[in-house]
Amino acid sequence: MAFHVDSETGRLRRVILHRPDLELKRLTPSNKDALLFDDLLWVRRARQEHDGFADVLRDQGVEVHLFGDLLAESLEVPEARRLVLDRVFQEKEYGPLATDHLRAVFDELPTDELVEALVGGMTKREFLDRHAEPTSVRFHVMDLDDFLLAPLPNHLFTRDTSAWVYDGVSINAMRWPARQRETVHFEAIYRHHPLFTQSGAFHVWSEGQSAYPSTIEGGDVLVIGNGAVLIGMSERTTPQAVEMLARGLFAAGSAHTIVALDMPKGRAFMHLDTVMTMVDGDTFTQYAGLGMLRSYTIEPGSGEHELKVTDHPPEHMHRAIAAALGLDAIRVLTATQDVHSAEREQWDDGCNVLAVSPGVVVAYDRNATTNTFLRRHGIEVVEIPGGELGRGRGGPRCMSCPVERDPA
Ligand SMILES: NC(=[NH2+])NCCC[C@H](N)C(=O)O
Repeated sequence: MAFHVDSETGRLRRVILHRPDLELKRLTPSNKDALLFDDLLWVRRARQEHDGFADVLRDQGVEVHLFGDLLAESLEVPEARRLVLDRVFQEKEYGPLATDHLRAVFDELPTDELVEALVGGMTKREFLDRHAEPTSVRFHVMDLDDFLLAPLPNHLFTRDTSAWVYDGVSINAMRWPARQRETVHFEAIYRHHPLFTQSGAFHVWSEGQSAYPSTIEGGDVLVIGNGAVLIGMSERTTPQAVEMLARGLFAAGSAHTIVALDMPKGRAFMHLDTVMTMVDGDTFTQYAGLGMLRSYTIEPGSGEHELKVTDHPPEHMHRAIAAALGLDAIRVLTATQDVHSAEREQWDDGCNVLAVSPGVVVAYDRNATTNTFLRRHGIEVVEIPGGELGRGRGGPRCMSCPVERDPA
């Protein structure tokens, strides 16, 4: 059976989550900003919250695949191991003197230790505890507690690194260095894990980090249904990546419309799903402070490789989305609250809900005003605690990568 995601709110069947571990313990006041976190997490509590999130999804009938298991099982396949090690251990990163030595050492590691190092990182000291020091300037100049392999704490946000759009997956080129090594792990999984190699064929819309600087992140990609996709052109997702995705989707006949929004470029609005997500087949929850944005409707052009682009002024944003869905109008739910409370709830991922079926969403419990407002409008809100998890600036939608979902 092939993987596909046909909507944002149809019955969610399978999802990839990442149970956080060592990589979160690596966060410190001095490295958190570069690692795209706003605070340090109480890791044990964060893991409990995450286990609770996974259980809520299982209770809703969703099959949960854990990224760490998928990566470990993939790395048992020699081609996958080669793909990852070749990409991680390059001379331009480790220099001509250390690269081969390091690659050989990591290739010898048992798979669980390799996964721990790839995701949780490894310091020079940890390396030297077990292995000989290579004769290398690159290696010698490092302090003992410097990271030989940087940790990847944002693997928690499985939404972003790859994104299923109808009957294919975009393996994304990531915008910031802190997340760029995540991509090859998903390349290894989608190309070599038996779950995916033994499923029916699927398209690959984008081929990984080599597309940089044509970056696109899954938090900006909403598969709104009806052969349409809504994409935020944010700080992270570029117009050229949107055009390339359009070309691929249209050539395969997998979609026929993309609506691209011109987002404000900044951390608070880092991805479209931090300000707007879908809660039902025609209903969105939207942050009050987002306002209306310029949008572009992209459709197949007359020639094979051509695209037709229609510009819309900001006031037509919702109309453009409705048209792509084949509807007269969409319903947009924005809780009534003062601007300061609204800004706080947006920061705490109040808009970042994950639908498990039409009209049923998982949300952080702290965003009481937004959750109550959604309930008053007929949406069932399943709350999860996220006091620790939320410090990474991501909610239930960010922390999940649907790989199988029905139409709405
Ligand atoms: N889909 C999302 N909104 N993801 C949020 C990702 C948060 C993460 N710390 C980052 O900056 O990359």
